[in-house]
Amino acid sequence: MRGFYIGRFQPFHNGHHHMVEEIAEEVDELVLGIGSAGDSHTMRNPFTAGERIMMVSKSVDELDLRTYPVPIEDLERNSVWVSHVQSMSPQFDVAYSNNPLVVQLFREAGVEVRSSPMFRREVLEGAELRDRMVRGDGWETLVPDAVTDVIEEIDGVERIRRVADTDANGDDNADPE
Ligand SMILES: Nc1ncnc2c1ncn2[C@@H]1O[C@H](COP(=O)(O)OP(=O)(O)OP(=O)(O)O)[C@@H](O)[C@H]1O
Ligand SMILES: NC(=O)c1ccc[n+]([C@@H]2O[C@H](COP(=O)(O)O)[C@@H](O)[C@H]2O)c1
Repeated sequence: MRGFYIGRFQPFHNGHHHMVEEIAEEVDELVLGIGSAGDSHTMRNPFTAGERIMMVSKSVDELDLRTYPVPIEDLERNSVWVSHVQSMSPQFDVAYSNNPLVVQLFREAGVEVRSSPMFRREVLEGAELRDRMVRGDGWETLVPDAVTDVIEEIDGVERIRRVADTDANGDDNADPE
């Protein structure tokens, strides 16, 4: 059986990793949708699709699970989003998501969806991690080691601080949360 799990993964954190570990107990293969793939260099979406593919691929490498990362760009129209996803992805039998809109769109399209309880959500949330990076508060223990390595390689903390400044100055390119 093949599953599908999409997120923006800005960055990929231990909550996402925990969810992939749980999914791995139910499927043989997993498509990892890299959502909002066209977005980068904003406070909400600092990392490119390619950088997020590195984070995800290196993090799940240790698991006994074949994975396929697939970038998925956003569309103006929610009503055709599931078809768009299916057009970009290997075929899958079940979608995994805790995002209410994603769950609704898949169910309306007749795709089986499974959700799971949030794991340590008080700290394992992308927005919280990005804020910690800007403030210089400890974030490294909240992501897989592979993600720390990728963020260091791409100088990701400096990137987030710069785009946080841009957002704060009301620049046109800003994408406020
Ligand atoms: N701590 C967590 N435990 C379980 N599932 C999670 C957790 N955090 C996110 N998810 C789920 O993973 C998927 C992808 O989430 P997403 O990439 O938006 O992360 P996020 O932490 O919610 O980020 P952001 O704060 O940037 O929106 C969604 O279905 C989301 O509900
Ligand atoms: N109309 C659309 O393009 C559409 C609809 C639903 C979800 N999505 C995307 O799917 C991803 C869902 O991931 P999150 O659960 O991380 O929000 C996001 O990248 C979101 O933008 C896009």
